[in-house]
Amino acid sequence: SETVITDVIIIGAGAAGLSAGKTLSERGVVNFVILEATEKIGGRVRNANFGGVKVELGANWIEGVNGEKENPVYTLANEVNLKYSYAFYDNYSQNIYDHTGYLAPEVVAPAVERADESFDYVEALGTNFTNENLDDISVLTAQRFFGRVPSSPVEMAIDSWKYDFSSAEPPRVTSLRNSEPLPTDSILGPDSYFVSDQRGYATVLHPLAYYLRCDEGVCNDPRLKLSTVVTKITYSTEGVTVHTEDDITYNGKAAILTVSIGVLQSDLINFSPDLPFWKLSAIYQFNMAVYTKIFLKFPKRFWPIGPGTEYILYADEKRGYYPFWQHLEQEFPGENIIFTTVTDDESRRIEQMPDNETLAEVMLVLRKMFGPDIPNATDILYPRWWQDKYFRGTFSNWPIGVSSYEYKQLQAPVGRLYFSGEHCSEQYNGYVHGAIFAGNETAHEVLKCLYENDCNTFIPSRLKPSKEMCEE
Ligand SMILES: Cc1cc2nc3c(=O)[nH]c(=O)nc-3n(C[C@H](O)[C@H](O)[C@H](O)COP(=O)(O)OP(=O)(O)OC[C@H]3O[C@@H](n4cnc5c(N)ncnc54)[C@H](O)[C@@H]3O)c2cc1C
Repeated sequence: SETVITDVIIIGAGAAGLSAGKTLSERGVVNFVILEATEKIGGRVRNANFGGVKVELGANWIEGVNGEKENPVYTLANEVNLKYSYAFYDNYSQNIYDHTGYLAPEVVAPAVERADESFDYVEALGTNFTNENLDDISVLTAQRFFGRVPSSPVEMAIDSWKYDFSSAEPPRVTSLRNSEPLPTDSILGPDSYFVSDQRGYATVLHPLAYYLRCDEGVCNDPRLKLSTVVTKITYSTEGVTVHTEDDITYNGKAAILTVSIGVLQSDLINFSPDLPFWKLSAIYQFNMAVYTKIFLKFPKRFWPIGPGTEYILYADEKRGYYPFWQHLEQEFPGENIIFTTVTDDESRRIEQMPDNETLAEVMLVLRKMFGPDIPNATDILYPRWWQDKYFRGTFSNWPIGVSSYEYKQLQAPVGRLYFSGEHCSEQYNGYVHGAIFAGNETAHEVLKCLYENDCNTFIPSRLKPSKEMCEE
């Protein structure tokens, strides 16, 4: 078996790994490799052909725009002239359906009004909890403080639109302190753009990966090793040895591991020595959520079009049953493509079903919404991120119970093995921009360690933070 000697081994060519490589390159470190399990760069930013166009199976929105700090994804998007459109989320109350069909705005108005009050209250309470440094509670607990927990189908649909549609987990699970307000909205900005560029959302990552000399996503730099699966990582304070499925050994002074938290929770990679208990505990406590877009193509359109009609809610007795719908008439006129999004346990259930069974369920829902006479879909496509051993879900969600101290444990290196990826961005976990920020920050830490002898040696003396630590 072959052995390769290098300075830094980056594992994963998603947004975080590519961003880490950029920072190293800018600092003059050129002796590194990027090991990527799949056959292309981009990771969870990936598109596919569907019904005559290309649709995004992973990240789709540039979230957090027009705020006090610029979102790097937005900057990159404009650099490559990415095609995107404003996401008009606020008009949802005009587009709510249930099993009887369309619900007039005046019918849903009381539920919408009450929900808006609740959202404001929950966000204000979250701000208070942070300011007063109170023990974390879930978003659901905050709703109980407000005095009303959504219970009717319409209330539940609005509730899941507000929470599950972005975090992919219900309010019962999600940390109040770390999600209300969400730094992506409060710092980067309240606006979002929906990407429909036919070159793919991943085009934003190309300027990040300039050092790999890519052309339309095909990279010619020998430091990038595609279809290379890391199976074993041996680490110490001296360096890191990485072993791959094709039996090549990479010896580095340091490594940056950017695989998803879902992969870290699985047994895909074997660590030697075993990761310490505090590290495993932090990894196991954080959540990998699942979010599934199901694309459908029809012989003709039967949904309303025009400004403000894009985002549609379906209110079912079962919370989370095909609740979100979005038509793509503006992006792909005349293509008759619509998609529905499910999350969490519904995603896990549907991932295990064959396409035709899912399609049958979806058609029943659509016939309740739009009437029995609509045509059958001619095509269906959805990714199975949770079953994919290189991802094990779609993005991290901050669960109640993980404090800032535990988060530091999640980010902390063990020996010269550094951890990065979207789940390591304390403010922006779960997003493409979070991955970009995290990759950059981790690369800076590695540089400090290798070239300034200033290594982060995180040695927790206990599993619970001390009083001093909390104050700090
Ligand atoms: C369905 C979906 C919708 C999303 N929507 C949005 C959105 O609208 N807006 C937004 O900002 N974000 C969104 N996200 C989140 C965003 O895509 C991610 O946060 C971000 O792309 C993660 O980048 P990363 O580099 O941290 O991880 P990844 O992209 O997962 O990169 C890690 C890489 O490691 C590789 N890998 C795994 N195991 C191994 C191994 N053993 N050996 C070698 N390589 C390995 C993987 O193949 C992968 O390429 C979405 C994600 C999904 C899946």
